[in-house]
Amino acid sequence: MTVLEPFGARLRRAMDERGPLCVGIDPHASLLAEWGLSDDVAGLERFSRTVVEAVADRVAVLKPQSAFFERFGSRGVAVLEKSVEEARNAGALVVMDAKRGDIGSTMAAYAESFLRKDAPLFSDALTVSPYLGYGSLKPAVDLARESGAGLFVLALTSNPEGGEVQHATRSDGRSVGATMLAHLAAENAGEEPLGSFGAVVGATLGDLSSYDLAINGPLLAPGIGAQGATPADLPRVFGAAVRNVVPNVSRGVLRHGPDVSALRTAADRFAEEIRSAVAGA
Ligand SMILES: O=C(O)c1cc(=O)[nH]c(=O)n1[C@@H]1O[C@H](COP(=O)(O)O)[C@@H](O)[C@H]1O
Repeated sequence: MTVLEPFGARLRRAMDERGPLCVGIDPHASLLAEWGLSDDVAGLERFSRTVVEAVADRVAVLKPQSAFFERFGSRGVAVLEKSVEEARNAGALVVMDAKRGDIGSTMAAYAESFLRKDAPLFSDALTVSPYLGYGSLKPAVDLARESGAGLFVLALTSNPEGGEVQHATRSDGRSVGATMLAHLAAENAGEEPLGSFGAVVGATLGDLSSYDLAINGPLLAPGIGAQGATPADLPRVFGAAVRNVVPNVSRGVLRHGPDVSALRTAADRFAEEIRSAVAGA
Protein backbone atom coordinates (compact mmCIF):
# COMPACT_ATOMS: atom_id res chain seq x y z
CA MET A 1 0.00 0.00 0.00
CA THR A 2 1.32 3.45 -0.84
CA VAL A 3 2.14 5.54 2.19
CA LEU A 4 0.59 8.98 2.08
CA GLU A 5 2.58 12.08 2.81
CA PRO A 6 1.28 13.70 6.05
CA PHE A 7 -2.04 15.49 5.62
CA GLY A 8 -0.61 18.86 6.70
CA ALA A 9 2.00 18.79 3.93
CA ARG A 10 -0.56 17.72 1.32
CA LEU A 11 -2.98 20.40 2.47
CA ARG A 12 -0.34 23.16 2.41
CA ARG A 13 0.55 22.25 -1.17
CA ALA A 14 -3.10 22.12 -2.25
CA MET A 15 -3.74 25.53 -0.61
CA ASP A 16 -0.73 27.01 -2.38
CA GLU A 17 -1.73 25.57 -5.76
CA ARG A 18 -5.50 26.00 -5.66
CA GLY A 19 -6.17 28.55 -2.93
CA PRO A 20 -7.56 27.54 0.48
CA LEU A 21 -11.31 27.33 -0.25
CA CYS A 22 -13.19 24.28 1.03
CA VAL A 23 -16.58 23.66 -0.56
CA GLY A 24 -19.07 21.66 1.51
CA ILE A 25 -21.23 18.94 0.03
CA ASP A 26 -24.34 19.43 2.13
CA PRO A 27 -27.34 17.93 0.32
CA HIS A 28 -30.08 19.56 2.40
CA ALA A 29 -33.60 18.42 1.46
CA SER A 30 -34.39 22.07 0.65
CA LEU A 31 -31.45 22.25 -1.80
CA LEU A 32 -32.50 19.00 -3.50
CA ALA A 33 -35.91 20.62 -4.02
CA GLU A 34 -34.38 23.88 -5.32
CA TRP A 35 -32.30 21.87 -7.77
CA GLY A 36 -35.46 20.07 -9.01
CA LEU A 37 -34.24 16.76 -7.57
CA SER A 38 -36.22 14.15 -5.69
CA ASP A 39 -35.57 13.75 -1.96
CA ASP A 40 -34.26 10.21 -2.38
CA VAL A 41 -31.04 8.32 -3.14
CA ALA A 42 -31.22 9.16 -6.85
CA GLY A 43 -31.51 12.88 -6.04
CA LEU A 44 -28.70 12.62 -3.50
CA GLU A 45 -26.42 10.91 -6.02
CA ARG A 46 -27.11 13.48 -8.74
CA PHE A 47 -26.52 16.36 -6.31
CA SER A 48 -23.26 15.03 -4.99
CA ARG A 49 -21.93 14.05 -8.43
CA THR A 50 -22.73 17.52 -9.76
CA VAL A 51 -20.83 19.27 -6.96
CA VAL A 52 -17.82 17.00 -7.44
CA GLU A 53 -17.91 17.51 -11.21
CA ALA A 54 -18.16 21.28 -10.78
CA VAL A 55 -15.44 21.98 -8.23
CA ALA A 56 -13.25 18.97 -7.33
CA ASP A 57 -10.70 19.91 -9.99
CA ARG A 58 -10.27 23.47 -8.70
CA VAL A 59 -10.69 23.75 -4.91
CA ALA A 60 -8.23 22.47 -2.31
CA VAL A 61 -10.80 20.68 -0.19
CA LEU A 62 -14.27 19.18 -0.42
CA LYS A 63 -16.13 18.51 2.82
CA PRO A 64 -19.08 16.11 2.54
CA GLN A 65 -21.43 16.35 5.53
CA SER A 66 -22.09 12.74 6.47
CA ALA A 67 -25.51 13.27 8.09
CA PHE A 68 -27.11 14.24 4.78
CA PHE A 69 -26.00 10.89 3.34
CA GLU A 70 -26.73 8.76 6.43
CA ARG A 71 -30.31 10.04 6.25
CA PHE A 72 -30.82 7.58 3.37
CA GLY A 73 -29.32 4.57 5.15
CA SER A 74 -26.84 2.20 3.55
CA ARG A 75 -27.57 3.39 0.02
CA GLY A 76 -26.87 6.96 1.07
CA VAL A 77 -23.59 5.87 2.62
CA ALA A 78 -22.73 4.11 -0.66
CA VAL A 79 -23.21 7.46 -2.43
CA LEU A 80 -20.94 9.08 0.16
CA GLU A 81 -18.24 6.46 -0.52
CA LYS A 82 -18.43 7.11 -4.23
CA SER A 83 -18.32 10.88 -3.75
CA VAL A 84 -15.18 10.62 -1.62
CA GLU A 85 -13.52 8.47 -4.25
CA GLU A 86 -14.48 10.74 -7.14
CA ALA A 87 -13.43 13.91 -5.35
CA ARG A 88 -10.05 12.43 -4.42
CA ASN A 89 -9.54 11.16 -7.98
CA ALA A 90 -10.16 14.71 -9.25
CA GLY A 91 -7.36 15.99 -7.01
CA ALA A 92 -9.30 17.49 -4.10
CA LEU A 93 -8.56 16.56 -0.51
CA VAL A 94 -11.61 15.25 1.32
CA VAL A 95 -12.48 16.24 4.86
CA MET A 96 -15.19 13.93 6.11
CA ASP A 97 -17.51 16.00 8.27
CA ALA A 98 -18.85 13.38 10.66
CA LYS A 99 -17.96 15.12 13.96
CA ARG A 100 -17.21 11.86 15.73
CA GLY A 101 -16.34 11.72 19.43
CA ASP A 102 -16.65 8.90 22.02
CA ILE A 103 -14.82 7.13 24.82
CA GLY A 104 -11.37 6.08 23.62
CA SER A 105 -12.11 2.40 22.95
CA THR A 106 -15.08 3.30 20.73
CA MET A 107 -13.21 6.22 19.23
CA ALA A 108 -10.75 3.64 17.91
CA ALA A 109 -13.57 2.10 15.85
CA TYR A 110 -14.59 5.49 14.44
CA ALA A 111 -10.96 6.05 13.52
CA GLU A 112 -10.86 2.67 11.75
CA SER A 113 -13.93 3.72 9.74
CA PHE A 114 -12.51 6.95 8.34
CA LEU A 115 -8.76 7.01 8.86
CA ARG A 116 -7.55 3.47 8.05
CA LYS A 117 -6.05 3.75 4.57
CA ASP A 118 -8.00 0.82 3.05
CA ALA A 119 -11.36 1.58 4.75
CA PRO A 120 -14.23 2.19 2.29
CA LEU A 121 -14.80 5.67 3.74
CA PHE A 122 -11.12 6.61 4.12
CA SER A 123 -10.83 10.39 3.96
CA ASP A 124 -7.88 12.74 4.06
CA ALA A 125 -9.17 14.18 7.34
CA LEU A 126 -12.10 13.81 9.74
CA THR A 127 -13.94 16.31 11.92
CA VAL A 128 -14.01 15.18 15.57
CA SER A 129 -15.54 16.43 18.80
CA PRO A 130 -13.22 16.64 21.84
CA TYR A 131 -15.98 17.18 24.36
CA LEU A 132 -15.50 13.75 25.94
CA GLY A 133 -12.03 15.08 26.76
CA TYR A 134 -9.23 15.71 24.30
CA GLY A 135 -7.46 12.53 25.43
CA SER A 136 -10.40 10.42 24.25
CA LEU A 137 -9.36 11.32 20.67
CA LYS A 138 -5.96 9.59 21.04
CA PRO A 139 -6.83 6.54 18.91
CA ALA A 140 -7.83 8.88 16.07
CA VAL A 141 -4.68 10.98 16.47
CA ASP A 142 -2.52 7.84 16.39
CA LEU A 143 -4.20 6.30 13.36
CA ALA A 144 -4.23 9.60 11.47
CA ARG A 145 -0.46 9.86 12.01
CA GLU A 146 0.05 6.29 10.81
CA SER A 147 -2.11 6.81 7.68
CA GLY A 148 -0.98 10.30 6.65
CA ALA A 149 -4.45 11.63 7.45
CA GLY A 150 -5.54 14.56 9.60
CA LEU A 151 -8.15 15.66 12.08
CA PHE A 152 -10.15 18.84 12.54
CA VAL A 153 -11.03 19.17 16.22
CA LEU A 154 -14.01 21.33 17.19
CA ALA A 155 -12.47 24.16 19.19
CA LEU A 156 -14.57 27.32 18.72
CA THR A 157 -17.58 26.44 16.61
CA SER A 158 -19.49 28.86 14.39
CA ASN A 159 -22.88 28.41 16.09
CA PRO A 160 -24.04 30.83 18.80
CA GLU A 161 -24.76 27.98 21.27
CA GLY A 162 -21.13 26.80 21.27
CA GLY A 163 -19.97 29.46 23.72
CA GLU A 164 -21.56 27.92 26.83
CA VAL A 165 -19.13 25.02 26.55
CA GLN A 166 -16.20 26.43 24.62
CA HIS A 167 -15.87 29.79 26.41
CA ALA A 168 -16.34 28.21 29.84
CA THR A 169 -13.35 28.85 32.08
CA ARG A 170 -11.44 26.06 33.80
CA SER A 171 -10.04 26.28 37.33
CA ASP A 172 -6.67 27.40 35.89
CA GLY A 173 -8.37 30.37 34.17
CA ARG A 174 -8.02 28.97 30.66
CA SER A 175 -11.14 28.53 28.54
CA VAL A 176 -12.15 25.13 27.22
CA GLY A 177 -11.70 26.28 23.60
CA ALA A 178 -8.21 27.62 24.34
CA THR A 179 -7.36 24.30 25.97
CA MET A 180 -8.25 22.45 22.76
CA LEU A 181 -6.07 24.86 20.75
CA ALA A 182 -3.17 24.23 23.14
CA HIS A 183 -3.54 20.45 22.74
CA LEU A 184 -3.39 20.86 18.96
CA ALA A 185 -0.34 23.13 19.12
CA ALA A 186 1.42 20.38 21.11
CA GLU A 187 0.35 17.76 18.53
CA ASN A 188 1.76 19.83 15.66
CA ALA A 189 5.00 20.96 17.34
CA GLY A 190 7.97 20.87 14.98
CA GLU A 191 5.96 19.75 11.93
CA GLU A 192 6.80 21.37 8.61
CA PRO A 193 5.40 22.92 6.53
CA LEU A 194 2.16 22.47 8.52
CA GLY A 195 0.91 20.01 11.12
CA SER A 196 -1.93 17.61 10.35
CA PHE A 197 -4.07 18.34 13.41
CA GLY A 198 -6.38 21.24 12.72
CA ALA A 199 -8.95 23.16 14.71
CA VAL A 200 -12.46 24.17 13.68
CA VAL A 201 -12.83 27.88 14.40
CA GLY A 202 -15.92 29.65 13.09
CA ALA A 203 -15.49 32.62 10.76
CA THR A 204 -18.57 34.10 12.48
CA LEU A 205 -16.88 34.68 15.84
CA GLY A 206 -15.58 38.23 15.50
CA ASP A 207 -12.38 39.20 17.23
CA LEU A 208 -10.46 36.14 18.46
CA SER A 209 -7.36 38.02 19.54
CA SER A 210 -7.64 36.61 23.06
CA TYR A 211 -7.06 33.09 21.65
CA ASP A 212 -3.70 31.73 20.56
CA LEU A 213 -4.49 30.46 17.07
CA ALA A 214 -0.83 29.72 16.28
CA ILE A 215 -1.26 25.94 16.44
CA ASN A 216 1.03 25.23 13.47
CA GLY A 217 -1.93 23.46 11.91
CA PRO A 218 -4.88 24.30 9.68
CA LEU A 219 -7.91 26.22 10.92
CA LEU A 220 -11.14 25.08 9.26
CA ALA A 221 -13.38 28.14 9.22
CA PRO A 222 -17.05 27.50 8.49
CA GLY A 223 -19.63 30.26 8.57
CA ILE A 224 -19.01 32.14 5.33
CA GLY A 225 -22.10 32.67 3.21
CA ALA A 226 -25.29 31.30 4.75
CA GLN A 227 -24.20 31.93 8.37
CA GLY A 228 -23.35 35.56 7.62
CA ALA A 229 -19.55 35.81 7.61
CA THR A 230 -17.73 37.05 4.50
CA PRO A 231 -14.22 36.49 3.10
CA ALA A 232 -13.39 40.09 4.06
CA ASP A 233 -13.93 39.14 7.75
CA LEU A 234 -11.12 36.57 7.72
CA PRO A 235 -8.12 38.84 8.50
CA ARG A 236 -9.99 40.53 11.37
CA VAL A 237 -11.10 37.23 12.91
CA PHE A 238 -7.89 35.24 12.42
CA GLY A 239 -5.13 37.86 12.49
CA ALA A 240 -1.69 36.45 11.69
CA ALA A 241 -3.10 32.90 11.56
CA VAL A 242 -5.13 33.77 8.45
CA ARG A 243 -2.58 32.05 6.19
CA ASN A 244 -3.47 28.71 7.76
CA VAL A 245 -7.22 29.19 7.40
CA VAL A 246 -9.28 26.85 5.23
CA PRO A 247 -12.54 28.75 4.78
CA ASN A 248 -15.58 26.55 4.20
CA VAL A 249 -18.57 27.58 2.13
CA SER A 250 -21.46 25.14 1.68
CA ARG A 251 -24.88 26.68 0.94
CA GLY A 252 -23.30 29.92 -0.35
CA VAL A 253 -21.99 27.91 -3.32
CA LEU A 254 -24.57 25.11 -3.49
CA ARG A 255 -27.55 27.44 -3.91
CA HIS A 256 -26.19 28.29 -7.38
CA GLY A 257 -26.80 24.73 -8.67
CA PRO A 258 -27.72 22.59 -10.43
CA ASP A 259 -25.95 24.32 -13.31
CA VAL A 260 -22.32 23.17 -13.27
CA SER A 261 -20.90 26.38 -14.67
CA ALA A 262 -22.90 28.51 -12.21
CA LEU A 263 -21.53 26.40 -9.34
CA ARG A 264 -18.01 26.85 -10.71
CA THR A 265 -18.47 30.60 -11.04
CA ALA A 266 -19.75 30.84 -7.47
CA ALA A 267 -16.81 28.82 -6.12
CA ASP A 268 -14.34 30.86 -8.20
CA ARG A 269 -15.84 34.09 -6.88
CA PHE A 270 -15.46 33.00 -3.24
CA ALA A 271 -11.94 31.74 -3.99
CA GLU A 272 -10.97 35.09 -5.48
CA GLU A 273 -12.50 37.09 -2.61
CA ILE A 274 -10.64 34.87 -0.13
CA ARG A 275 -7.39 35.21 -2.06
CA SER A 276 -7.54 39.00 -2.06
CA ALA A 277 -8.62 39.19 1.62
CA VAL A 278 -5.72 36.96 2.69
CA ALA A 279 -3.21 38.71 0.40
CA GLY A 280 -4.16 42.09 1.88
CA ALA A 281 -3.80 40.81 5.46
O1 LIG B 1 -17.15 21.11 11.39
C1 LIG B 1 -17.79 21.81 10.60
O2 LIG B 1 -17.62 21.67 9.40
C2 LIG B 1 -18.64 22.88 11.13
C3 LIG B 1 -18.27 23.39 12.36
C4 LIG B 1 -18.86 24.58 12.81
O3 LIG B 1 -18.48 25.13 13.83
N1 LIG B 1 -19.84 25.15 12.06
C5 LIG B 1 -20.27 24.61 10.87
O4 LIG B 1 -21.13 25.21 10.23
N2 LIG B 1 -19.72 23.43 10.42
C6 LIG B 1 -20.22 22.79 9.18
O5 LIG B 1 -19.91 23.64 8.07
C7 LIG B 1 -20.98 23.65 7.13
C8 LIG B 1 -21.51 25.06 6.99
O6 LIG B 1 -22.47 25.13 6.00
P1 LIG B 1 -23.03 26.52 5.40
O7 LIG B 1 -23.53 27.30 6.56
O8 LIG B 1 -24.12 26.06 4.48
O9 LIG B 1 -21.90 27.17 4.67
C9 LIG B 1 -21.99 22.63 7.63
O10 LIG B 1 -21.68 21.39 7.03
C10 LIG B 1 -21.73 22.57 9.12
O11 LIG B 1 -22.05 21.31 9.68
